[in-house]
Amino acid sequence: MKIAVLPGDGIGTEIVAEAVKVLDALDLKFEMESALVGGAAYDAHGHPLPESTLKLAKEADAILFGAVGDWKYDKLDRPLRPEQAILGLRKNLGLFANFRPAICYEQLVGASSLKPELIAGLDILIIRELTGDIYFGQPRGRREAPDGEFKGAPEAFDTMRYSKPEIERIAHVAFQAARKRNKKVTSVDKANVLETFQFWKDTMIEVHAQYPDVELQHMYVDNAAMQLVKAPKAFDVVVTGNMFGDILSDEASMLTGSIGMLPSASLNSRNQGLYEPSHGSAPDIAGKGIANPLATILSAAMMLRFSLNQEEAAQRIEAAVQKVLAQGLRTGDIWSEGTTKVGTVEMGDAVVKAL
Ligand SMILES: NC(=O)C1=CN([C@@H]2O[C@H](COP(=O)(O)OP(=O)(O)OC[C@H]3O[C@@H](n4cnc5c(N)ncnc54)[C@H](O)[C@@H]3O)[C@@H](O)[C@H]2O)C=CC1
Ligand SMILES: CC(C)CC(=O)C(=O)O
Ligand SMILES: [Mg+2]
Repeated sequence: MKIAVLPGDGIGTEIVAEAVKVLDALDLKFEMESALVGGAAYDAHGHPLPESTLKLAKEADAILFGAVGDWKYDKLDRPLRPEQAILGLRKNLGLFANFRPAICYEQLVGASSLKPELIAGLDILIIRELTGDIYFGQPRGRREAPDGEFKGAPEAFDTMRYSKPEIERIAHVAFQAARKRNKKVTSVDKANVLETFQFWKDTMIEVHAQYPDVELQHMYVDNAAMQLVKAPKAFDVVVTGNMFGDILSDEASMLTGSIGMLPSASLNSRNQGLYEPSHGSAPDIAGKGIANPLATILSAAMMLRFSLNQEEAAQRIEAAVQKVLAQGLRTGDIWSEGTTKVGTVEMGDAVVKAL
């Protein structure tokens, strides 16, 4: 079994080092090979996703990814920007199903900006479609407005689109995931305005006919954003498109205490997966040794479970994370009065010790 390790930029290198340390401590005899990706790859090779990195990712059984991006690359042509590396990996590997579990650990109930009673015991699963929607739709670009009030003025445009098979396959993933949980799927759309999402909703209803044991609820995305902070425990599985899922999962991360706690798994139809924290490269704290590595460490646990058939090892990592939280250790993002503030490396060391 081979793991491609792609740390990327900013805090990516710091948090992936801790996850690798935890994997090494499990002594599972996996082969791990690292490669540059994102801005680091652009600096070294002139491209954010060099052929050699893509080849390694394709050949690996699983990919452990940090994060890409930095403000200094924001003026590059879009195809050369670091973010194209993660988008390119998702598209090239067909990683259409993104699992973002938002679990509020008992020890972190006080770390959230929400009232404890709203989030205590929270366990919801956001399933985000990851290879379609407006993030990939063509055409896109800049041009002179062809019509309307501002005809002739410079304008920019993107294309939101979903094909029926794309919606069907993510719907099956969501209903099947719900069957293993509390049997409720909330499909988040904007069917009241967007044709793409009326089609999404219609297709969800069609696929749902095959899952009569699962409850299907529909919710507009604006309401979903509100309900997530009003009554988050009313959700079980949330399924939505690429852009809405991107936004709602960052929102849901605060229900867990911090975005530094939200892991993710991005799977293709062969169960090959890319595992990364839901956050980005956090340039504002990069290099300071204060980033929370737990989302990445928990992503490594998801990797062991979903792609490497190592359920027991996955559970060992998850139990170790809970243990360090119970010991009162906290990085700055989840710190609260009466707990002990630690840095990135100390947190990783503590998880290794708690395994
Ligand atoms: N999958 C990826 O590689 C992603 C890359 N990005 C890129 O990351 C860069 C920064 O984007 P932002 O919008 O600032 O989002 P971000 O998620 O990197 O950071 C948002 C805020 O959360 C904090 N934060 C994030 N992760 C943390 C952690 N592990 N521990 C403690 N605090 C943490 C940051 O310090 C910052 O204040 C951009 O270039 C963006 O495009 C953003 C999201 C995902
Ligand atoms: C480059 C972005 C689409 C990455 C992101 O925000 C995410 O995956 O959550
Ligand atoms: Mg995001």
